[in-house]
Amino acid sequence: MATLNTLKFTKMHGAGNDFVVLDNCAGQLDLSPGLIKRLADRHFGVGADQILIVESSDLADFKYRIFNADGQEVQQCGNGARCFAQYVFDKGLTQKNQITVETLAGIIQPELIKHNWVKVNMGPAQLNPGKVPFIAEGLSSRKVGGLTQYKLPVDSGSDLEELWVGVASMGNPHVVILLDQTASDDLVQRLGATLESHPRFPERVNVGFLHIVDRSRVHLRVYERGVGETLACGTGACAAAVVGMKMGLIAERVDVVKAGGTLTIEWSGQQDSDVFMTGPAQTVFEGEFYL
Ligand SMILES: N[C@@H](CCC[C@H](N)C(=O)O)C(=O)O
Repeated sequence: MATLNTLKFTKMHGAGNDFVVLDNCAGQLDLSPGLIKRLADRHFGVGADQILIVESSDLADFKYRIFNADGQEVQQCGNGARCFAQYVFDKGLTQKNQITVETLAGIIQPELIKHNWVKVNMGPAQLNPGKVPFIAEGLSSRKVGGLTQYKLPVDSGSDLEELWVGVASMGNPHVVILLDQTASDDLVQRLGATLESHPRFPERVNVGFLHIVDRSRVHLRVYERGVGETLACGTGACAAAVVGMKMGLIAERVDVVKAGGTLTIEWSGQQDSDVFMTGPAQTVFEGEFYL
């Protein structure tokens, strides 16, 4: 009788942003985009926003690879970084509470504060449009506090709108739209899908809809590149907080409330200073996937 090939996985989530985590420290997994998409599929697979891969590193304690549900490898994932740290600790792959992790966007440093609660030094934010990357040439711009906003023409079906946007990179690209109320489902779907593939963002973009409640509390919805709207986006929370802080509208420590939970973001406001994100990291179940 033929034996079935299986792949051991752990299902985790950080504030409802959910992941399939795979251990590839032995380097034997064949991570084709097809397999990634099958794992992420919510009907025919396990179901996840991202697939996270644990690998060994020459530069840091571990290497962390991230794939969106559409199969594309990306540079950074904040909620995933907290789950990554909880995973390597739970699996006994490290005894350390604080680890260094190599990503495509550089080294990040997650720290287990207590069980299922992780703080991550995400490194600095980049506000230079070229670094996002965002093609700003020829667009009108204005200064709000210390932030440059750009007037972006957006063709979402029947209407041509012009939106003032902020852009930031947390290693991955983000655009942030400031609203005077929490974004509606219609707005997130309509503008999210259009902006994700806007020609001014050559690597596509994660789209954040930010509503500032007060200086220490904001609401955020994020339409993620390669996924669609998720219940939370860690790098989206960092990018939105940095944009709000740069505009002078929020404090150096802010609670970012999303549909799936709350993340605390801290940033001194100094250029090149690191952004810190704290929040939950939860294991849901483990299993074997039939290849
Ligand atoms: N969920 C993430 C971000 C994952 C990557 C993103 N969709 C991208 O394409 O850059 C987070 O918590 O940061």
